[in-house]
Amino acid sequence: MSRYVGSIDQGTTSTRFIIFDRKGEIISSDQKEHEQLYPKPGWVEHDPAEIWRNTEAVIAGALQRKGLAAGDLASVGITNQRETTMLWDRKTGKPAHNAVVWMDTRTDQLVARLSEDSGKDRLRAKTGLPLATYFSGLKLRWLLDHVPGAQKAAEAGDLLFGNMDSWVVWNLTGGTEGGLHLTDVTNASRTQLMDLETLDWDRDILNLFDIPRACLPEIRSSSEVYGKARGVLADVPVAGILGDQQAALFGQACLQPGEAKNTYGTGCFMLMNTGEKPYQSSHGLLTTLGYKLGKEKAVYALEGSIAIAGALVQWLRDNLGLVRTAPEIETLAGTVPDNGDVYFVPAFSGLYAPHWKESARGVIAGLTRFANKGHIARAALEATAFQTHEVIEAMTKDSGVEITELRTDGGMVVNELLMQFQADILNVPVVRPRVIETTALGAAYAAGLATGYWNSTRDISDNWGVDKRWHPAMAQAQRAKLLAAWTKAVDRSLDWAE
Ligand SMILES: Nc1ncnc2c1ncn2[C@@H]1O[C@H](COP(=O)(O)OP(=O)(O)O)[C@@H](O)[C@H]1O
Ligand SMILES: O=P(O)(O)OC[C@H](O)CO
Repeated sequence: MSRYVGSIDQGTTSTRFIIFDRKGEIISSDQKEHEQLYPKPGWVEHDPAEIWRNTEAVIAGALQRKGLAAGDLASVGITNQRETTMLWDRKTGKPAHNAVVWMDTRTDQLVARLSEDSGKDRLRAKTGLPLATYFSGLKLRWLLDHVPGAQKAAEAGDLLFGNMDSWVVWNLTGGTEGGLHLTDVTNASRTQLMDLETLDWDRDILNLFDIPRACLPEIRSSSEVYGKARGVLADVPVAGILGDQQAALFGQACLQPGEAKNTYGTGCFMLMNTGEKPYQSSHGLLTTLGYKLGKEKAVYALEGSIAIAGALVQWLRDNLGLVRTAPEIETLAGTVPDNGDVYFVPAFSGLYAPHWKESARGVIAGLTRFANKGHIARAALEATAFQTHEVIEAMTKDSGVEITELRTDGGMVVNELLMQFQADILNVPVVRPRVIETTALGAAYAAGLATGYWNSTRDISDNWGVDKRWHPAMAQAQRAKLLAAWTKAVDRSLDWAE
């Protein structure tokens, strides 16, 4: 029997391949960053060909590192940055355009037009999502409008639409030579084209957006054998697909209603398992698919999405040169004892949950001659914690569940200063699990459950363990003062763009 399970984690910043054992421990991994392209203010693109090259390279790299071969893997799972949208040519395998990344705001006029008569929530009941630049349906509309001949080719099924999961699976299973064109329910739920209850593309919304069904992938469960890989993973069953935030929910063993996790990556995403019924938010959260294991009933989640978290650290590094590496932000922030009354609202793509304001833009508020780069670094880290506080407040109002401890993961959770501040501002303990690559682990679990490598979700709960816990240590008056100032800063960011 094969000894391990592999997981492809195609994130916003980088692509990883991670190999896990039965205990959920990492045996080997490899990672490659890809280029972020900013053609215009508000636009963010990725080169899909580069992403597929990186995917192949990291698979080979992780196998080589431990002298492993495809035959050592029982199955492979895929997890991905969600909503990032692409179209490619079925016959040549060439992308018709760069991928339009989830945080891109180019569809803001489409959003405004569609919201004009019936408001932003007109599709909420069916899709769980407000009209926003975030989701892939309107990004696909934009591509069909702007790539010459795309609408006709999509109608003929010659151009294929996909989020990154579909692109990776299609290439992994043979590409132009019989590659599978499919997606899973979690990714499909982020297109704003799928009905949350029927788990099928919705005819009325396809008509409203004028999207041809012929270009859409088949929607499958998150855990089943879809087919076999070719190339470097030849013959390994491809058996799990989950959007990255849902994969983290699964990998963090949030398997019971009321259990939640918060993932701190490029953006920051809190998801709470709400069980087998979609639960509509009235406080600015999203209703989304959590996971669906084979023929079992779908499990739903409430989500608070924050567009800019680690991306702000990247921005300070790449656009301002304030630090040379992301971890240096902690050292710089540690040169000052507090934020010096500086607040940084990173509304680079507008504000997502719970505000959903396309027209917000980034502001640094509270500057005086006293402020230095340490304060800016600190304000940048604190921004993620303040935004998480807003999301948790909304989550509690919606679900009635008081979070008593926050499970965290993602690239930023190595940052101790952030984790302590997060515990302080939430006034609940913050927990980091032993394996922080829970996104990749979640997709590995989905793939391993489908092929009998793991027996049941009990194995997931048994494997979960704590690495570190941060306890709140801030006085209530101080917390209240900081939160009030943050709210004022958020107000300053609103309605900036026309
Ligand atoms: N020590 C650190 N402190 C703060 N942010 C960090 C640190 N290390 C990495 N990051 C941020 O974490 C993000 C990468 O996290 P990751 O989970 O790999 O992201 P993704 O899945 O979105 O590609 C980057 O935006 C980076 O700026
Ligand atoms: O790549 P991440 O971890 O920032 O996740 C991106 C999200 O899936 C966007 O919805």
